[in-house]
Amino acid sequence: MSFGSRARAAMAAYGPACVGIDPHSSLLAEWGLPDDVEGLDRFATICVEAFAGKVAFVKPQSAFFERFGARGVVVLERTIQDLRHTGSLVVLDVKRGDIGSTAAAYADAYLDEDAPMAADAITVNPFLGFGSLQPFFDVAAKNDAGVFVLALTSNKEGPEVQHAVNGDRTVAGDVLAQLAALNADAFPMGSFGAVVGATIGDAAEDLAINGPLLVPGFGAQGGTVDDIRRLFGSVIDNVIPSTSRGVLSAGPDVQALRDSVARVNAELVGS
Ligand SMILES: O=c1ccn([C@@H]2O[C@H](COP(=O)(O)O)[C@@H](O)[C@H]2O)c(=O)[nH]1
Repeated sequence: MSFGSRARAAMAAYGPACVGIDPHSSLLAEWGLPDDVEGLDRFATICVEAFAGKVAFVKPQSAFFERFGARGVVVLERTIQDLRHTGSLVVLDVKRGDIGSTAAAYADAYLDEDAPMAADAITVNPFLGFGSLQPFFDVAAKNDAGVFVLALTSNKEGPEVQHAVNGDRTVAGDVLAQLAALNADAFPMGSFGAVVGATIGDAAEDLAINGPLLVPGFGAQGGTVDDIRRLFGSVIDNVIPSTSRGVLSAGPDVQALRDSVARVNAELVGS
């Protein structure tokens, strides 16, 4: 089944929320864990216990594992494997992008089902040109995986690039239009999504890409349910609000983490 179909089913089963696994050093300290690879390993194990098969999407942030070097990447690989095929879909936040031939290698690393670090979907960066992402779309399509392309990011610096005008569209508008074209005939929705922050103020872009919209910036960065309702209007059914610190600060108790996600989903569905 395509990633778009699996995402739609997971959202119906668990609610739309995505929980990020971001083992910040400050969170390791709050959880009473050392800021080393053993602490990372324990943090990730608790997250798997709390979220696997309980939420629609789990989004490990690769950077927080990479900072511990090869041993951190081993923990990331195991975390992905432990989360896969539990009902929760794994969105690996790695924001990759490169010239086509190298992009193909990244795509094989993260989207080929037989690769050790295969995820259900990854985030990618279109800064080398949307066409350079084609290997990600090809490998994803072959493996029923998904790709989320940065379009309107949640950080305050994003607009200097994303709002720049290129021909008759902004850079972000062009990314969104190209995603809409890729997803044109898909049902119930396509597998190629956009990252659109909950903190962007006004979208002023057509977000109807017939694909999933991954929405970080919700929670710790200040984005609210009201922001999501205002920004996404008629495409709200495709929105996957993503929060990391907003939920993780409830840890390390497994039930408290689950209760925290349940509150997020209840708030979102109530909207
Ligand atoms: O535009 C973007 C794209 C990705 N992110 C990532 O999401 C989480 C946000 O964590 P919070 O603790 O909920 O703030 C983090 O991994 C970012 O790298 C984003 O924030 N904005």
